[in-house]
Amino acid sequence: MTAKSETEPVLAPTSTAPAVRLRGAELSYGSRVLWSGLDLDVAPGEFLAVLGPNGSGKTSLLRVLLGLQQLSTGSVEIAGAPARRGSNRIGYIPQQRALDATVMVRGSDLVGLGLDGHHWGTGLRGRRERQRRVAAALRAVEATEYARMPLGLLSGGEQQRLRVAQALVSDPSVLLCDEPLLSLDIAHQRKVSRLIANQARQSGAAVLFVTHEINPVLPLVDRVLYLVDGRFRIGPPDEVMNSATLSELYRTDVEVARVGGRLVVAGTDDHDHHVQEAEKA
Ligand SMILES: Nc1ncnc2c1ncn2[C@@H]1O[C@H](COP(=O)(O)OP(=O)(O)OP(=O)(O)O)[C@@H](O)[C@H]1O
Repeated sequence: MTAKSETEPVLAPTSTAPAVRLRGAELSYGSRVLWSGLDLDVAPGEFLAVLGPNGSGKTSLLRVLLGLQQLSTGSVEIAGAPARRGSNRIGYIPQQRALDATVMVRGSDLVGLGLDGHHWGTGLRGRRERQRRVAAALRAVEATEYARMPLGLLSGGEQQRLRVAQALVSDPSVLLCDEPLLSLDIAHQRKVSRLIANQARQSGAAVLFVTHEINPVLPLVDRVLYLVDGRFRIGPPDEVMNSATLSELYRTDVEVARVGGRLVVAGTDDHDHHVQEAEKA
């Protein structure tokens, strides 16, 4: 052993690592390439919006980070270690699927599942800590009132708030959100957006936020990853969400305008509804 190595501090492998790192990443299903050559670092505290039309591979990207889907080529790391299933550093709000009315699991039990893999010791102390965290997460999404009811009897928006609580309960360092605002009313969209932003700004989580509608989170977004047909762009919203860049990505004329602080995108099937919304306003 050299004198240098004896005096150097031993750094944890995660201390300088980005929260998420992809290098030369490609994902293909058979001959279909969803994306390739993807190099991406997401820093702790960063809020990355992931956009693109249906089928462009947004959910598949989250599945890669969750260790549920293998890359075809390249590497993926979470806080300096290879992505793996069941990592308790990751909170995940999955794309919403309506639950059958026969699902009898209670909301509070669903939220508690977000703590699986976390150990605060066995016995009373560990159980109390678990209960305290679940109760705080339920309060944060205003779900305490119905947390003891079977999930199948709750409305879509109520179920969604419980999924958000489940993702946040473990204070994750990476938060993966797949269209988390769907089926929430405007007031709860704002509250949930704020909770997710707090996880980034206050707890230093890296947030990857898949969405078809950037406007509700536009003030929170640091960078955008925009996927179209195997092509992609990464950068601050103004660098990506402009007519030239989106026209190049979609290979057709796309108009992007700022209207009263909102982005209005026209010329893609994916975005034409934004124009209708702006016309209604
Ligand atoms: N295991 C799989 N085997 C083969 N094809 C798959 C598999 N998983 C996903 N796909 C295909 O990959 C494409 C990308 O799917 P993905 O769900 O990632 O898209 P997305 O961008 O999230 O779309 P959306 O906006 O509709 O949610 C889709 O065409 C899908 O059918």
